[in-house]
Amino acid sequence: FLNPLQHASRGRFEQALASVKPDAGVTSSSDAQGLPFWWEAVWDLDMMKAGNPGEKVKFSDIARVFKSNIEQIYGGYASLDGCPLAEGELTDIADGTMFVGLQQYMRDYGSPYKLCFGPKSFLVISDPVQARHMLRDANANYDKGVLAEILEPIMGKGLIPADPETWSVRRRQIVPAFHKAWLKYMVGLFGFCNQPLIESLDKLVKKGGKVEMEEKFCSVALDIIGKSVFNYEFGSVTDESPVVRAVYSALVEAEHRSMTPAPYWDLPFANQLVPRLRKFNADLKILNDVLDNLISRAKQTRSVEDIEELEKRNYAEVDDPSMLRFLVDMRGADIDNKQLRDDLMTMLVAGHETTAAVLTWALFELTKNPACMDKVREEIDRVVGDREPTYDDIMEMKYLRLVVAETLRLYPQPPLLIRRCRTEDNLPNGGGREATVIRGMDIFLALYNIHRDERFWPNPDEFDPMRFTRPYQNPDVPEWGGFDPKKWENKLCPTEIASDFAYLPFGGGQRKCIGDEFAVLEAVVTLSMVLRRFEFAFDESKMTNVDIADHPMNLEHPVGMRTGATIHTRRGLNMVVKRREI
Ligand code: HEM
Repeated sequence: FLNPLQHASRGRFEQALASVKPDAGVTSSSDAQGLPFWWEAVWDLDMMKAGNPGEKVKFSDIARVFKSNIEQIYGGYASLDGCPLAEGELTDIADGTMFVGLQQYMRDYGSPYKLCFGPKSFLVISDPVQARHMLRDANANYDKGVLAEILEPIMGKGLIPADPETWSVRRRQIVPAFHKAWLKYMVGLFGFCNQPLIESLDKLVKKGGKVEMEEKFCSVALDIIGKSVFNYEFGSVTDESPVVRAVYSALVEAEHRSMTPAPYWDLPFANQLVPRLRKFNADLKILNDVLDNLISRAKQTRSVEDIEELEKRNYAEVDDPSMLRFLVDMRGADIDNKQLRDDLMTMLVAGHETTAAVLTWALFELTKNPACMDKVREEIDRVVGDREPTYDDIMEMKYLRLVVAETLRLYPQPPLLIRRCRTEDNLPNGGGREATVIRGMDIFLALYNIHRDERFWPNPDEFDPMRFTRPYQNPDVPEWGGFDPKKWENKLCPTEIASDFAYLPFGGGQRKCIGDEFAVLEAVVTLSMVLRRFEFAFDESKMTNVDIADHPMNLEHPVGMRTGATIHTRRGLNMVVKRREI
Protein backbone atom coordinates (compact mmCIF):
# COMPACT_ATOMS: atom_id res chain seq x y z
CA PHE A 1 0.00 0.00 0.00
CA LEU A 2 2.63 2.52 1.01
CA ASN A 3 5.14 2.08 -1.76
CA PRO A 4 2.95 3.13 -4.67
CA LEU A 5 1.68 5.96 -2.51
CA GLN A 6 5.20 7.21 -2.00
CA HIS A 7 5.96 7.18 -5.70
CA ALA A 8 2.67 8.62 -6.82
CA SER A 9 2.53 11.29 -4.18
CA ARG A 10 5.99 12.62 -4.60
CA GLY A 11 5.56 14.52 -7.86
CA ARG A 12 1.97 15.52 -7.26
CA PHE A 13 2.44 17.00 -3.84
CA GLU A 14 5.63 18.78 -4.71
CA GLN A 15 3.78 20.27 -7.68
CA ALA A 16 0.82 21.15 -5.52
CA LEU A 17 3.04 22.88 -3.04
CA ALA A 18 4.86 24.76 -5.73
CA SER A 19 1.57 26.06 -7.13
CA VAL A 20 0.36 27.21 -3.73
CA LYS A 21 3.55 28.96 -2.87
CA PRO A 22 5.61 29.21 -6.02
CA ASP A 23 8.68 30.67 -4.41
CA ALA A 24 7.96 29.63 -0.88
CA GLY A 25 10.69 29.98 1.64
CA VAL A 26 11.14 26.70 3.42
CA THR A 27 9.07 26.76 6.57
CA SER A 28 9.11 23.19 7.70
CA SER A 29 11.96 21.99 9.82
CA SER A 30 11.80 18.77 7.86
CA ASP A 31 12.39 20.53 4.57
CA ALA A 32 15.17 22.44 6.22
CA GLN A 33 16.83 19.12 6.83
CA GLY A 34 16.20 17.93 3.32
CA LEU A 35 13.36 15.56 4.14
CA PRO A 36 10.51 15.84 1.61
CA PHE A 37 7.22 16.49 3.35
CA TRP A 38 5.39 13.61 1.67
CA TRP A 39 7.62 11.27 3.63
CA GLU A 40 6.11 12.65 6.82
CA ALA A 41 2.65 11.79 5.56
CA VAL A 42 3.85 8.30 4.73
CA TRP A 43 5.33 7.95 8.20
CA ASP A 44 2.17 9.16 9.84
CA LEU A 45 0.06 6.73 7.81
CA ASP A 46 2.47 3.94 8.53
CA MET A 47 1.99 4.64 12.25
CA MET A 48 -1.75 4.46 11.94
CA LYS A 49 -1.46 1.21 10.06
CA ALA A 50 0.82 -0.27 12.69
CA GLY A 51 -1.55 0.83 15.42
CA ASN A 52 -4.42 -0.82 13.65
CA PRO A 53 -3.30 -4.33 12.81
CA GLY A 54 -5.80 -6.13 10.60
CA GLU A 55 -7.76 -2.96 9.92
CA LYS A 56 -7.44 -1.02 6.68
CA VAL A 57 -6.35 2.60 6.88
CA LYS A 58 -9.40 4.56 5.80
CA PHE A 59 -9.45 7.09 2.98
CA SER A 60 -10.52 9.71 5.52
CA ASP A 61 -7.32 9.00 7.50
CA ILE A 62 -5.20 9.49 4.40
CA ALA A 63 -6.96 12.74 3.56
CA ARG A 64 -6.57 13.95 7.13
CA VAL A 65 -2.88 13.20 7.25
CA PHE A 66 -2.08 14.92 3.97
CA LYS A 67 -4.26 17.92 4.70
CA SER A 68 -2.78 18.29 8.13
CA ASN A 69 0.76 17.90 6.87
CA ILE A 70 0.33 20.61 4.25
CA GLU A 71 -1.27 22.93 6.79
CA GLN A 72 1.39 22.31 9.32
CA ILE A 73 4.25 22.77 6.94
CA TYR A 74 2.84 26.15 6.03
CA GLY A 75 2.06 26.84 9.64
CA GLY A 76 5.70 26.24 10.45
CA TYR A 77 5.31 22.75 11.91
CA ALA A 78 6.77 19.61 10.57
CA SER A 79 4.42 16.72 11.08
CA LEU A 80 0.95 15.67 12.06
CA ASP A 81 1.82 15.68 15.74
CA GLY A 82 3.36 19.12 15.50
CA CYS A 83 6.86 18.00 16.38
CA PRO A 84 10.11 18.93 14.71
CA LEU A 85 11.81 16.19 12.78
CA ALA A 86 15.31 14.94 13.37
CA GLU A 87 16.95 12.70 10.84
CA GLY A 88 18.93 9.74 12.14
CA GLU A 89 21.46 7.40 10.64
CA LEU A 90 20.50 3.75 10.75
CA THR A 91 23.97 3.00 12.07
CA ASP A 92 23.12 5.09 15.15
CA ILE A 93 20.61 2.55 16.29
CA ALA A 94 22.70 -0.41 15.30
CA ASP A 95 25.77 0.42 17.40
CA GLY A 96 24.04 0.76 20.75
CA THR A 97 25.05 4.36 21.44
CA MET A 98 21.84 5.85 20.10
CA PHE A 99 20.89 7.47 23.40
CA VAL A 100 23.97 9.71 23.19
CA GLY A 101 22.74 11.04 19.82
CA LEU A 102 19.22 11.39 21.19
CA GLN A 103 20.54 13.78 23.82
CA GLN A 104 22.08 16.05 21.19
CA TYR A 105 18.78 16.13 19.31
CA MET A 106 16.98 17.01 22.54
CA ARG A 107 19.26 20.02 22.93
CA ASP A 108 18.45 21.03 19.36
CA TYR A 109 14.72 20.30 19.27
CA GLY A 110 13.40 20.01 22.85
CA SER A 111 10.71 17.51 23.81
CA PRO A 112 9.16 15.82 22.00
CA TYR A 113 10.79 15.58 18.60
CA LYS A 114 10.30 13.05 15.90
CA LEU A 115 13.23 10.93 14.89
CA CYS A 116 13.15 9.44 11.42
CA PHE A 117 15.20 6.47 10.33
CA GLY A 118 14.53 5.83 6.66
CA PRO A 119 10.94 4.60 6.56
CA LYS A 120 10.54 4.42 10.34
CA SER A 121 9.96 7.18 12.84
CA PHE A 122 9.80 7.50 16.63
CA LEU A 123 8.54 10.26 18.85
CA VAL A 124 11.28 10.99 21.38
CA ILE A 125 10.11 12.29 24.76
CA SER A 126 12.66 13.80 27.17
CA ASP A 127 10.50 15.56 29.74
CA PRO A 128 9.34 14.41 33.21
CA VAL A 129 5.86 15.94 32.93
CA GLN A 130 5.28 14.20 29.61
CA ALA A 131 6.78 11.00 31.07
CA ARG A 132 4.40 11.19 34.04
CA HIS A 133 1.49 11.58 31.66
CA MET A 134 2.50 8.67 29.47
CA LEU A 135 3.63 6.22 32.17
CA ARG A 136 1.01 6.92 34.80
CA ASP A 137 -1.91 9.21 33.92
CA ALA A 138 -2.56 7.94 30.38
CA ASN A 139 -0.86 4.56 30.74
CA ALA A 140 -3.88 2.79 29.21
CA ASN A 141 -3.29 4.62 25.92
CA TYR A 142 0.10 2.98 25.42
CA ASP A 143 1.55 -0.51 25.06
CA LYS A 144 5.07 -1.91 24.53
CA GLY A 145 4.83 -1.84 20.72
CA VAL A 146 8.11 -2.61 18.99
CA LEU A 147 9.65 -3.96 22.20
CA ALA A 148 6.93 -6.59 22.57
CA GLU A 149 7.43 -7.65 18.94
CA ILE A 150 11.17 -8.00 19.46
CA LEU A 151 11.01 -9.81 22.77
CA GLU A 152 8.08 -12.10 22.02
CA PRO A 153 10.20 -15.02 20.72
CA ILE A 154 12.22 -14.96 23.95
CA MET A 155 9.81 -13.83 26.66
CA GLY A 156 6.49 -14.79 25.06
CA LYS A 157 3.82 -13.15 27.18
CA GLY A 158 6.07 -12.49 30.16
CA LEU A 159 5.42 -9.29 32.13
CA ILE A 160 7.72 -6.96 30.19
CA PRO A 161 6.32 -7.50 26.69
CA ALA A 162 2.84 -8.60 27.86
CA ASP A 163 -0.21 -7.00 26.27
CA PRO A 164 -2.30 -5.02 28.78
CA GLU A 165 -4.84 -7.82 29.28
CA THR A 166 -2.28 -10.57 30.04
CA TRP A 167 -0.24 -8.09 32.06
CA SER A 168 -3.04 -7.16 34.48
CA VAL A 169 -3.61 -10.82 35.43
CA ARG A 170 0.05 -11.76 35.74
CA ARG A 171 1.20 -8.60 37.53
CA ARG A 172 -1.36 -9.20 40.30
CA GLN A 173 -0.02 -12.74 40.78
CA ILE A 174 3.70 -11.95 40.59
CA VAL A 175 3.87 -8.84 42.80
CA PRO A 176 3.21 -10.81 46.04
CA ALA A 177 6.22 -13.03 45.25
CA PHE A 178 8.46 -10.02 46.08
CA HIS A 179 7.15 -9.80 49.66
CA LYS A 180 9.26 -8.49 52.53
CA ALA A 181 10.13 -11.85 54.16
CA TRP A 182 11.37 -13.18 50.82
CA LEU A 183 13.43 -10.06 50.09
CA LYS A 184 15.02 -10.26 53.54
CA TYR A 185 15.90 -13.91 52.97
CA MET A 186 17.28 -13.03 49.54
CA VAL A 187 19.81 -10.66 51.14
CA GLY A 188 21.44 -13.71 52.75
CA LEU A 189 21.38 -15.52 49.43
CA PHE A 190 23.11 -12.57 47.74
CA GLY A 191 25.91 -12.80 50.29
CA PHE A 192 26.21 -16.55 49.73
CA CYS A 193 26.34 -16.12 45.92
CA ASN A 194 29.08 -13.49 46.27
CA GLN A 195 31.48 -15.89 48.00
CA PRO A 196 32.63 -17.52 44.72
CA LEU A 197 33.27 -14.04 43.32
CA ILE A 198 35.49 -13.19 46.30
CA GLU A 199 37.38 -16.48 45.83
CA SER A 200 37.78 -15.90 42.13
CA LEU A 201 39.14 -12.36 42.69
CA ASP A 202 41.56 -13.74 45.27
CA LYS A 203 42.88 -16.18 42.69
CA LEU A 204 43.29 -13.38 40.16
CA VAL A 205 45.20 -11.26 42.68
CA LYS A 206 47.71 -14.10 42.96
CA LYS A 207 48.04 -14.20 39.16
CA GLY A 208 48.90 -10.50 38.76
CA GLY A 209 45.51 -8.90 39.41
CA LYS A 210 44.17 -8.20 35.91
CA VAL A 211 40.42 -8.58 35.81
CA GLU A 212 37.50 -7.65 33.60
CA MET A 213 34.94 -6.65 36.21
CA GLU A 214 31.89 -6.29 33.99
CA GLU A 215 32.12 -9.97 33.16
CA LYS A 216 32.50 -10.85 36.86
CA PHE A 217 29.45 -8.78 37.79
CA CYS A 218 27.45 -10.36 34.96
CA SER A 219 28.33 -13.80 36.30
CA VAL A 220 27.41 -13.08 39.90
CA ALA A 221 24.13 -11.44 38.82
CA LEU A 222 23.29 -14.51 36.73
CA ASP A 223 24.02 -16.87 39.63
CA ILE A 224 21.82 -14.77 41.91
CA ILE A 225 18.87 -14.54 39.56
CA GLY A 226 19.01 -18.27 38.73
CA LYS A 227 18.99 -19.28 42.37
CA SER A 228 16.40 -16.79 43.58
CA VAL A 229 13.92 -17.08 40.73
CA PHE A 230 13.98 -20.81 40.00
CA ASN A 231 16.40 -22.38 42.46
CA TYR A 232 18.87 -23.26 39.71
CA GLU A 233 22.61 -23.10 40.14
CA PHE A 234 24.24 -21.63 37.06
CA GLY A 235 27.62 -21.54 38.83
CA SER A 236 28.72 -19.04 36.21
CA VAL A 237 31.34 -17.31 38.37
CA THR A 238 33.36 -20.51 38.50
CA ASP A 239 32.38 -22.32 35.33
CA GLU A 240 30.80 -21.87 31.91
CA SER A 241 28.25 -24.58 31.26
CA PRO A 242 26.27 -24.97 28.01
CA VAL A 243 23.26 -23.53 29.85
CA VAL A 244 25.20 -20.40 30.81
CA ARG A 245 26.37 -20.06 27.21
CA ALA A 246 22.77 -20.47 26.07
CA VAL A 247 21.63 -17.69 28.43
CA TYR A 248 24.26 -15.30 27.14
CA SER A 249 23.48 -16.16 23.57
CA ALA A 250 19.75 -15.52 24.12
CA LEU A 251 20.56 -12.19 25.78
CA VAL A 252 22.86 -11.21 22.94
CA GLU A 253 20.14 -11.98 20.42
CA ALA A 254 17.56 -10.00 22.44
CA GLU A 255 19.98 -7.06 22.45
CA HIS A 256 20.71 -7.40 18.79
CA ARG A 257 17.02 -7.47 17.92
CA SER A 258 16.22 -4.46 20.00
CA MET A 259 18.64 -2.51 17.86
CA THR A 260 17.80 -3.97 14.47
CA PRO A 261 15.18 -1.93 12.64
CA ALA A 262 14.20 -4.73 10.21
CA PRO A 263 12.75 -7.88 11.83
CA TYR A 264 14.71 -10.28 9.64
CA TRP A 265 13.81 -13.14 11.97
CA ASP A 266 10.22 -12.96 10.69
CA LEU A 267 11.22 -13.57 7.06
CA PRO A 268 10.16 -16.92 5.57
CA PHE A 269 12.76 -19.67 6.23
CA ALA A 270 15.06 -17.20 8.05
CA ASN A 271 15.07 -19.44 11.12
CA GLN A 272 16.32 -22.35 9.03
CA LEU A 273 18.73 -20.46 6.79
CA VAL A 274 20.41 -17.74 8.86
CA PRO A 275 23.20 -19.31 10.98
CA ARG A 276 22.82 -16.86 13.90
CA LEU A 277 19.08 -17.61 14.04
CA ARG A 278 19.73 -21.36 13.95
CA LYS A 279 22.13 -20.98 16.85
CA PHE A 280 19.73 -18.72 18.72
CA ASN A 281 16.88 -21.20 18.35
CA ALA A 282 19.09 -24.06 19.51
CA ASP A 283 20.20 -22.06 22.57
CA LEU A 284 16.65 -21.05 23.35
CA LYS A 285 15.68 -24.70 23.26
CA ILE A 286 18.40 -25.59 25.81
CA LEU A 287 17.12 -22.87 28.08
CA ASN A 288 13.46 -23.67 27.64
CA ASP A 289 14.14 -27.35 28.37
CA VAL A 290 15.84 -26.40 31.65
CA LEU A 291 12.94 -24.14 32.64
CA ASP A 292 10.28 -26.69 31.60
CA ASN A 293 12.05 -29.28 33.71
CA LEU A 294 12.17 -27.04 36.75
CA ILE A 295 8.52 -26.10 36.32
CA SER A 296 7.38 -29.74 36.06
CA ARG A 297 9.41 -30.64 39.15
CA ALA A 298 7.93 -27.74 41.11
CA LYS A 299 4.43 -28.69 40.04
CA GLN A 300 4.88 -32.32 41.03
CA THR A 301 5.58 -31.20 44.58
CA ARG A 302 2.94 -28.49 44.63
CA SER A 303 1.47 -27.64 48.02
CA VAL A 304 -1.27 -25.05 47.61
CA GLU A 305 -1.50 -22.21 50.12
CA ASP A 306 -3.15 -18.79 50.38
CA ILE A 307 -1.02 -15.79 49.56
CA GLU A 308 -1.14 -14.60 53.19
CA GLU A 309 0.20 -17.97 54.40
CA LEU A 310 2.91 -18.01 51.77
CA GLU A 311 4.01 -14.52 52.76
CA LYS A 312 4.38 -15.60 56.38
CA ARG A 313 6.70 -18.51 55.53
CA ASN A 314 9.78 -18.99 57.66
CA TYR A 315 12.27 -19.00 54.84
CA ALA A 316 15.06 -20.35 57.02
CA GLU A 317 13.14 -23.64 57.09
CA VAL A 318 11.96 -23.77 53.50
CA ASP A 319 13.71 -26.24 51.15
CA ASP A 320 13.13 -24.24 48.02
CA PRO A 321 12.74 -20.50 48.62
CA SER A 322 12.55 -19.65 44.91
CA MET A 323 9.98 -17.43 43.28
CA LEU A 324 8.94 -20.35 41.07
CA ARG A 325 7.94 -22.32 44.17
CA PHE A 326 5.87 -19.37 45.41
CA LEU A 327 4.10 -18.91 42.08
CA VAL A 328 3.33 -22.62 41.78
CA ASP A 329 2.07 -22.92 45.36
CA MET A 330 -0.14 -19.82 45.29
CA ARG A 331 -3.82 -20.71 45.57
CA GLY A 332 -5.91 -19.79 42.56
CA ALA A 333 -2.86 -18.78 40.51
CA ASP A 334 -2.91 -19.41 36.80
CA ILE A 335 -0.21 -22.05 36.50
CA ASP A 336 -0.22 -22.67 32.82
CA ASN A 337 3.31 -24.02 32.03
CA LYS A 338 3.94 -21.78 29.06
CA GLN A 339 2.96 -18.64 30.99
CA LEU A 340 5.18 -19.64 33.92
CA ARG A 341 8.10 -20.22 31.61
CA ASP A 342 7.54 -16.81 29.96
CA ASP A 343 7.47 -15.15 33.36
CA LEU A 344 10.65 -16.86 34.56
CA MET A 345 12.48 -16.11 31.34
CA THR A 346 11.43 -12.47 31.69
CA MET A 347 12.84 -12.28 35.23
CA LEU A 348 16.05 -13.92 34.07
CA VAL A 349 16.60 -11.40 31.29
CA ALA A 350 15.27 -8.36 33.18
CA GLY A 351 17.07 -9.05 36.42
CA HIS A 352 20.49 -10.00 35.19
CA GLU A 353 22.13 -7.54 32.89
CA THR A 354 20.48 -4.48 34.41
CA THR A 355 21.99 -5.23 37.82
CA ALA A 356 25.34 -6.15 36.29
CA ALA A 357 25.37 -2.77 34.53
CA VAL A 358 24.72 -0.76 37.69
CA LEU A 359 27.46 -2.67 39.55
CA THR A 360 29.92 -2.06 36.73
CA TRP A 361 29.19 1.66 36.46
CA ALA A 362 29.22 2.10 40.24
CA LEU A 363 32.72 0.61 40.46
CA PHE A 364 33.75 2.78 37.52
CA GLU A 365 32.48 6.00 39.18
CA LEU A 366 33.87 5.13 42.61
CA THR A 367 37.29 4.45 41.08
CA LYS A 368 37.12 7.85 39.37
CA ASN A 369 36.01 9.56 42.61
CA PRO A 370 38.33 8.51 45.49
CA ALA A 371 36.54 10.75 48.02
CA CYS A 372 33.26 8.90 47.38
CA MET A 373 35.10 5.57 47.56
CA ASP A 374 36.57 6.51 50.97
CA LYS A 375 33.12 7.44 52.26
CA VAL A 376 31.63 4.17 51.01
CA ARG A 377 34.43 2.14 52.60
CA GLU A 378 34.12 3.97 55.92
CA GLU A 379 30.42 3.04 55.95
CA ILE A 380 30.97 -0.60 55.00
CA ASP A 381 33.75 -1.03 57.58
CA ARG A 382 31.62 0.55 60.30
CA VAL A 383 28.35 -1.26 59.56
CA VAL A 384 29.26 -4.69 58.14
CA GLY A 385 32.97 -5.39 58.38
CA ASP A 386 33.77 -8.94 57.32
CA ARG A 387 30.27 -10.31 57.87
CA GLU A 388 27.80 -10.88 55.07
CA PRO A 389 25.38 -7.93 55.11
CA THR A 390 21.83 -8.23 56.47
CA TYR A 391 18.73 -6.31 55.47
CA ASP A 392 19.17 -3.99 58.47
CA ASP A 393 22.80 -3.33 57.52
CA ILE A 394 21.64 -2.24 54.10
CA MET A 395 19.13 0.15 55.62
CA GLU A 396 21.96 1.61 57.67
CA MET A 397 24.30 2.04 54.70
CA LYS A 398 22.50 5.02 53.27
CA TYR A 399 25.49 6.45 51.43
CA LEU A 400 26.11 3.19 49.56
CA ARG A 401 22.43 3.07 48.57
CA LEU A 402 22.77 6.63 47.28
CA VAL A 403 25.83 5.61 45.28
CA VAL A 404 23.70 2.93 43.60
CA ALA A 405 20.92 5.47 43.02
CA GLU A 406 23.27 8.06 41.55
CA THR A 407 24.82 5.44 39.29
CA LEU A 408 21.36 4.56 38.02
CA ARG A 409 20.69 8.25 37.33
CA LEU A 410 23.85 8.68 35.26
CA TYR A 411 23.73 5.29 33.56
CA PRO A 412 20.13 4.11 33.39
CA GLN A 413 19.91 0.63 31.93
CA PRO A 414 17.73 0.59 29.83
CA PRO A 415 18.52 4.16 28.73
CA LEU A 416 15.14 4.44 26.99
CA LEU A 417 11.68 3.00 27.41
CA ILE A 418 9.68 1.99 24.38
CA ARG A 419 5.95 2.47 23.90
CA ARG A 420 3.37 2.54 21.11
CA CYS A 421 0.28 4.71 21.22
CA ARG A 422 -2.98 2.70 21.16
CA THR A 423 -5.40 5.64 21.23
CA GLU A 424 -4.73 9.16 20.04
CA ASP A 425 -3.47 11.18 22.99
CA ASN A 426 -2.39 14.72 23.85
CA LEU A 427 0.90 15.24 25.65
CA PRO A 428 1.10 18.15 28.11
CA ASN A 429 3.85 20.66 27.40
CA GLY A 430 5.75 20.33 30.71
CA GLY A 431 9.17 21.77 29.99
CA GLY A 432 8.72 21.08 26.27
CA ARG A 433 5.82 21.53 23.85
CA GLU A 434 2.32 20.10 23.68
CA ALA A 435 1.85 17.44 21.02
CA THR A 436 -0.74 15.08 19.64
CA VAL A 437 0.41 11.49 19.68
CA ILE A 438 -1.35 9.69 16.87
CA ARG A 439 -2.55 6.12 17.16
CA GLY A 440 0.21 3.68 16.28
CA MET A 441 3.04 6.14 16.91
CA ASP A 442 6.20 4.49 18.27
CA ILE A 443 7.77 6.31 21.19
CA PHE A 444 11.14 6.43 22.92
CA LEU A 445 11.04 7.81 26.43
CA ALA A 446 14.63 8.97 26.80
CA LEU A 447 15.48 8.33 30.47
CA TYR A 448 19.09 9.22 29.80
CA ASN A 449 18.05 12.70 28.60
CA ILE A 450 15.76 13.38 31.57
CA HIS A 451 18.36 12.12 34.07
CA ARG A 452 21.03 14.43 32.64
CA ASP A 453 18.94 17.55 32.10
CA GLU A 454 20.15 20.50 34.15
CA ARG A 455 16.61 21.87 34.46
CA PHE A 456 15.88 18.94 36.78
CA TRP A 457 19.33 17.98 38.06
CA PRO A 458 21.84 20.76 38.86
CA ASN A 459 25.32 19.83 37.56
CA PRO A 460 23.76 16.82 35.89
CA ASP A 461 26.97 15.15 34.69
CA GLU A 462 28.57 15.23 38.14
CA PHE A 463 28.60 12.05 40.26
CA ASP A 464 27.07 13.40 43.46
CA PRO A 465 25.23 10.76 45.55
CA MET A 466 24.24 13.34 48.17
CA ARG A 467 22.11 15.27 45.67
CA PHE A 468 19.20 13.02 46.63
CA THR A 469 19.22 14.50 50.14
CA ARG A 470 18.67 18.08 48.88
CA PRO A 471 15.29 19.46 47.77
CA TYR A 472 15.15 21.09 44.35
CA GLN A 473 12.50 23.11 42.48
CA ASN A 474 12.62 24.78 39.09
CA PRO A 475 10.18 27.68 38.70
CA ASP A 476 10.91 27.71 34.94
CA VAL A 477 9.03 24.40 34.66
CA PRO A 478 5.96 25.07 36.80
CA GLU A 479 4.20 21.81 35.93
CA TRP A 480 7.14 19.83 37.36
CA GLY A 481 6.79 19.24 41.11
CA GLY A 482 10.55 19.22 41.81
CA PHE A 483 12.63 16.83 43.91
CA ASP A 484 11.60 16.26 47.51
CA PRO A 485 13.87 14.02 49.66
CA LYS A 486 11.10 13.62 52.26
CA LYS A 487 9.11 11.61 49.74
CA TRP A 488 11.58 8.73 49.70
CA GLU A 489 12.49 8.77 53.40
CA ASN A 490 11.17 5.28 54.17
CA LYS A 491 12.30 3.67 50.93
CA LEU A 492 15.54 2.00 49.93
CA CYS A 493 16.27 4.54 47.21
CA PRO A 494 14.93 7.76 45.68
CA THR A 495 11.84 7.15 43.58
CA GLU A 496 10.01 8.55 40.59
CA ILE A 497 7.49 10.05 43.01
CA ALA A 498 10.16 11.94 44.98
CA SER A 499 11.45 13.40 41.70
CA ASP A 500 8.06 13.87 40.04
CA PHE A 501 9.15 11.54 37.23
CA ALA A 502 12.58 13.09 36.64
CA TYR A 503 14.25 9.95 38.08
CA LEU A 504 13.07 6.84 36.27
CA PRO A 505 15.74 4.09 36.35
CA PHE A 506 12.99 1.60 37.19
CA GLY A 507 10.34 3.28 35.05
CA GLY A 508 7.18 4.54 36.75
CA GLY A 509 3.43 4.20 36.84
CA GLN A 510 1.66 0.88 36.39
CA ARG A 511 4.49 -0.82 34.43
CA LYS A 512 7.19 0.12 36.91
CA CYS A 513 9.90 -2.48 37.54
CA ILE A 514 8.76 -5.21 39.86
CA GLY A 515 12.32 -6.09 40.93
CA ASP A 516 13.50 -2.60 41.97
CA GLU A 517 14.06 -3.40 45.66
CA PHE A 518 15.53 -6.79 44.84
CA ALA A 519 18.02 -5.09 42.51
CA VAL A 520 19.09 -2.40 44.96
CA LEU A 521 19.57 -4.94 47.76
CA GLU A 522 21.61 -7.14 45.45
CA ALA A 523 23.78 -4.24 44.27
CA VAL A 524 24.45 -3.03 47.83
CA VAL A 525 25.37 -6.52 49.07
CA THR A 526 27.71 -7.15 46.15
CA LEU A 527 29.44 -3.77 46.36
CA SER A 528 29.83 -3.94 50.13
CA MET A 529 31.42 -7.40 49.97
CA VAL A 530 33.75 -6.62 47.08
CA LEU A 531 34.82 -3.12 48.18
CA ARG A 532 35.49 -4.23 51.74
CA ARG A 533 38.01 -6.80 50.53
CA PHE A 534 39.57 -5.42 47.34
CA GLU A 535 41.17 -2.26 45.90
CA PHE A 536 40.70 -1.45 42.22
CA ALA A 537 42.53 0.75 39.71
CA PHE A 538 41.88 1.19 35.98
CA ASP A 539 44.06 -1.06 33.87
CA GLU A 540 46.08 1.57 31.97
CA SER A 541 47.34 -0.98 29.47
CA LYS A 542 43.81 -1.41 28.12
CA MET A 543 43.05 2.27 27.69
CA THR A 544 42.63 3.96 24.34
CA ASN A 545 43.68 7.51 23.68
CA VAL A 546 40.17 8.95 23.82
CA ASP A 547 39.61 11.47 26.59
CA ILE A 548 37.65 10.01 29.49
CA ALA A 549 35.47 13.08 29.90
CA ASP A 550 34.56 13.30 26.24
CA HIS A 551 32.19 10.42 25.78
CA PRO A 552 31.38 8.68 29.01
CA MET A 553 29.08 6.25 27.22
CA ASN A 554 31.00 5.98 23.97
CA LEU A 555 32.40 2.85 22.42
CA GLU A 556 35.81 4.48 22.42
CA HIS A 557 35.68 4.95 26.13
CA PRO A 558 39.08 4.44 27.78
CA VAL A 559 37.84 1.46 29.67
CA GLY A 560 35.87 0.44 26.63
CA MET A 561 32.77 -0.01 28.68
CA ARG A 562 29.18 0.74 27.97
CA THR A 563 26.13 -0.33 29.84
CA GLY A 564 25.10 -3.87 29.07
CA ALA A 565 23.28 -2.34 26.10
CA THR A 566 25.49 -4.23 23.70
CA ILE A 567 27.01 -7.17 25.41
CA HIS A 568 28.34 -8.65 22.21
CA THR A 569 30.63 -5.72 21.46
CA ARG A 570 31.52 -4.60 24.94
CA ARG A 571 35.11 -4.40 25.95
CA GLY A 572 34.42 -4.46 29.64
CA LEU A 573 35.70 -2.70 32.72
CA ASN A 574 39.34 -3.67 32.76
CA MET A 575 40.84 -3.26 36.21
CA VAL A 576 43.83 -4.17 38.29
CA VAL A 577 42.75 -5.67 41.59
CA LYS A 578 44.59 -6.25 44.85
CA ARG A 579 43.62 -7.30 48.37
CA ARG A 580 42.69 -4.36 50.55
CA GLU A 581 44.75 -3.85 53.67
CA ILE A 582 42.36 -3.27 56.55
C1 HEM B 1 19.20 -2.37 38.42
C2 HEM B 1 18.38 -3.30 38.03
C3 HEM B 1 17.12 -3.07 37.24
C4 HEM B 1 16.77 -2.00 36.47
C5 HEM B 1 17.56 -0.73 36.20
C6 HEM B 1 15.46 -2.29 35.95
C7 HEM B 1 14.75 -1.43 35.13
C8 HEM B 1 13.45 -1.66 34.72
C9 HEM B 1 12.66 -0.71 34.00
C10 HEM B 1 13.12 0.66 33.55
C11 HEM B 1 11.45 -1.27 33.80
C12 HEM B 1 10.25 -0.61 33.13
C13 HEM B 1 10.19 -0.96 31.66
C14 HEM B 1 9.12 -0.19 30.93
O1 HEM B 1 8.35 0.56 31.54
O2 HEM B 1 9.08 -0.34 29.72
C15 HEM B 1 11.48 -2.60 34.35
C16 HEM B 1 10.45 -3.49 34.30
C17 HEM B 1 10.51 -4.76 34.81
N1 HEM B 1 11.55 -5.29 35.54
FE1 HEM B 1 13.24 -4.37 36.06
N2 HEM B 1 15.06 -3.51 36.39
C18 HEM B 1 16.04 -4.02 37.20
C19 HEM B 1 16.03 -5.22 37.87
C20 HEM B 1 15.01 -6.14 37.80
C21 HEM B 1 14.99 -7.39 38.52
C22 HEM B 1 16.09 -7.86 39.46
C23 HEM B 1 13.85 -8.04 38.14
C24 HEM B 1 13.31 -9.38 38.59
C25 HEM B 1 13.85 -10.15 39.46
C26 HEM B 1 13.16 -7.17 37.22
C27 HEM B 1 11.96 -7.47 36.61
C28 HEM B 1 11.22 -6.58 35.87
C29 HEM B 1 9.91 -6.90 35.33
C30 HEM B 1 9.18 -8.22 35.46
C31 HEM B 1 9.46 -5.74 34.68
C32 HEM B 1 8.13 -5.56 33.96
C33 HEM B 1 7.12 -4.96 34.91
C34 HEM B 1 5.75 -4.76 34.28
O3 HEM B 1 5.65 -4.44 33.09
O4 HEM B 1 4.78 -4.90 35.01
N3 HEM B 1 13.88 -6.03 37.03
N4 HEM B 1 12.71 -2.80 34.92
